[in-house]
Amino acid sequence: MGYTLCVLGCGTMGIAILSGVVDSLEARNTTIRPPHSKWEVHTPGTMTPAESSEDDASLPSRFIACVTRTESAKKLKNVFSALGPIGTKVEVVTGQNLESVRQSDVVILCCKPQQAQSILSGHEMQEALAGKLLISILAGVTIPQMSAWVLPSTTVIRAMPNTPCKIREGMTVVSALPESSDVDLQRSVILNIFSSIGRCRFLDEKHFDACTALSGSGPAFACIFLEAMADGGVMMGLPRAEALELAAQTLQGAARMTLQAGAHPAQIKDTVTTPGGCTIAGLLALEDGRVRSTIARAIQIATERASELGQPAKH
Ligand SMILES: NC(=O)C1=CN([C@@H]2O[C@H](COP(=O)(O)OP(=O)(O)OC[C@H]3O[C@@H](n4cnc5c(N)ncnc54)[C@H](OP(=O)(O)O)[C@@H]3O)[C@@H](O)[C@H]2O)C=CC1
Ligand SMILES: O=C(O)[C@@H]1CCC=N1
Repeated sequence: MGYTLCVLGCGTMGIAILSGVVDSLEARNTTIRPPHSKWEVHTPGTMTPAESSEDDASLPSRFIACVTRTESAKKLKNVFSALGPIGTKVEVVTGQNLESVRQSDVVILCCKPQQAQSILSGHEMQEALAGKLLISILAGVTIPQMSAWVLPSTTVIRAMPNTPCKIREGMTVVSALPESSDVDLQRSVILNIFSSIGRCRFLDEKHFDACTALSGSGPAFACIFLEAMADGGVMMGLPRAEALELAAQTLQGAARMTLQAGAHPAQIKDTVTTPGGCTIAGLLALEDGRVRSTIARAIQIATERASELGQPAKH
């Protein structure tokens, strides 16, 4: 029998994660996957999925999404219902955090960083979370902070996913699991959630601010580049839709050459760059604009900002 998964604060990221998980379970129920399917290749060395979501204790079989506003709840019901039969069963609730956590085995905390303490630290909520797995995706809020707000029997870990989880192309970094008798099941639960919606890897919590900037914020940075490439095409007369398609597929192709074929970015660049040709002309224009240091500094500054989120304001 599967477990009950609660998304506490189901906004942009809660929807992305839950949509991806529900979508993967819908696909699992309707597809007989061949050996070495895309799903397994996608997350090398992580796990082998079980055959049925109903009889695997590491797979969710009931879903609760918590929000505060009725407009949000209405929107969520439409979003999840559109995913199929499993999506229609997602229970969307407003103002029922405590009851929802009581009924759940695993809780993914997806509220704003500054809301975490008030949501977690009430006495009844502490009791409701006792003995459960709490996965926080909050930027900047540390495990020691959250551990102080819950009882010692609650296992607190951090995950840093990104919005492409919604289409199961996410990148999620998960902090190390503390040793316990439940560690194997907890590891399976975590991998089942996050490797079903993209890539997933474990990294020490000390790297989380950098991961927040690089892969958490990364889709926004990548889309600036994507939009700018398309704009260049439009400037040179391409229709907008085709310019965007060319730019997006080109970025995806280059990224997949690195992820799937193991090509180094410099090698890909050199292969494209015909001596005396147009690519080197464009590359020099980029270098004149200090594009590399600008992008790298954006990650540095976003990392520094991530470290401030969820922390008491400095005066
Ligand atoms: N956006 C991103 O790309 C990423 C965000 N993150 C992290 O994810 C977290 C959420 O970000 P994001 O999804 O963008 O934020 P959103 O504002 O979209 O979502 C926050 C959600 O929390 C709900 N909420 C607010 N107060 C409560 C409460 N007291 N009890 C229960 N639910 C509540 C809101 O409900 P309602 O709509 O009803 O107000 C809303 O659904 C942040 O901590 C962020 O650092 C991490 C990785 C990527
Ligand atoms: O901008 C933010 O603070 C969040 C964290 C990573 C992506 N969005």
